[in-house]
Amino acid sequence: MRVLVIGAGNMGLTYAEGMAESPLLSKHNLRIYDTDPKKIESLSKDTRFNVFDNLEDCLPKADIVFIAVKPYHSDGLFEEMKLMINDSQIFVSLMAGVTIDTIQQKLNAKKVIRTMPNLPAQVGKGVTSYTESSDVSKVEMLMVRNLLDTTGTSIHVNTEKFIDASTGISGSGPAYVFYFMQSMLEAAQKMGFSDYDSKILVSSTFEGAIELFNQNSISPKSWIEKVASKGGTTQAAIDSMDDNNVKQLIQDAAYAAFDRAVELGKEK
Ligand SMILES: NC(=O)C1=CN([C@@H]2O[C@H](COP(=O)(O)OP(=O)(O)OC[C@H]3O[C@@H](n4cnc5c(N)ncnc54)[C@H](OP(=O)(O)O)[C@@H]3O)[C@@H](O)[C@H]2O)C=CC1
Ligand SMILES: O=C(O)[C@@H]1CCC=N1
Repeated sequence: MRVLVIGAGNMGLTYAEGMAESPLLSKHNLRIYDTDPKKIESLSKDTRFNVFDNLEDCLPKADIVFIAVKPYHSDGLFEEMKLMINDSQIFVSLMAGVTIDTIQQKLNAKKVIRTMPNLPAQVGKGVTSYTESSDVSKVEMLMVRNLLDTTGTSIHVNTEKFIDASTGISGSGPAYVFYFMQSMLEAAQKMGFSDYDSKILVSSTFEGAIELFNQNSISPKSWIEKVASKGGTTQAAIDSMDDNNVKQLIQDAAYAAFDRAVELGKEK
């Protein structure tokens, strides 16, 4: 099984690294291609994969091709790829919004798997949702799932609506968490803590809360009740958030990302 990753950026490189560390592929069978000469130069020193700056040398013989360029680069890329591909190749898109139908038409490809990964894949804690075109067999799905799982965990969804929806929850989601973290860091700094202490206070709080959540089957709502004493400090904070409609605003933000994913698909 020969795998090619197109686009050595945040997601493409992360996936290449995840696959390189798994026993599924040898260096010989893992290729990465990018158009940025600086990336090519720095990656060439990496012993984990074969690096290419030319599609002709790596695309025709690949069995599975991960596409990890920005959605607005996909048209140009598909145009270039079109003449070098064949019907047995499987194309795994990591791109937000770009639909299976668009990929099949513009690339003239049959077997397409559309995914939505997320950035914690960089530390083996990613979650990737995926769905496929009817031409992809069960065995092929399993093969690709094993590759996706080298970066964390994956969930299969039956329709592309859920790929767009997971873009709003898990794909963009790490940024919402970082937004919350940044807000708390700034509050700690305003209160007079040093940058170092602010970071420890905030990161330990996030890590501890996630650990509690993961180790127990209690909802976040119930955990809030365990932290908040009647008439106490936490209740003052939660009341302030409720008064400002923060829960609704977060849900609106997730829907904005979901809607934007759908919109990106229509722009193609
Ligand atoms: N970042 C994230 O958290 C997530 C991203 N995604 C999706 O992953 C995809 C990639 O995003 P991300 O990794 O952040 O983007 P990056 O810009 O970090 O990486 C894309 C890479 O592809 C290169 N590139 C551009 N055009 C071509 C081409 N024609 N052939 C080969 N390489 C090319 C870019 O070079 P150059 O810099 O010179 O343009 C860049 O190195 C996007 O479609 C995004 O929707 C999905 C989920 C999460
Ligand atoms: O912001 C984006 O469009 C991509 C998709 C999900 C995360 N990053």
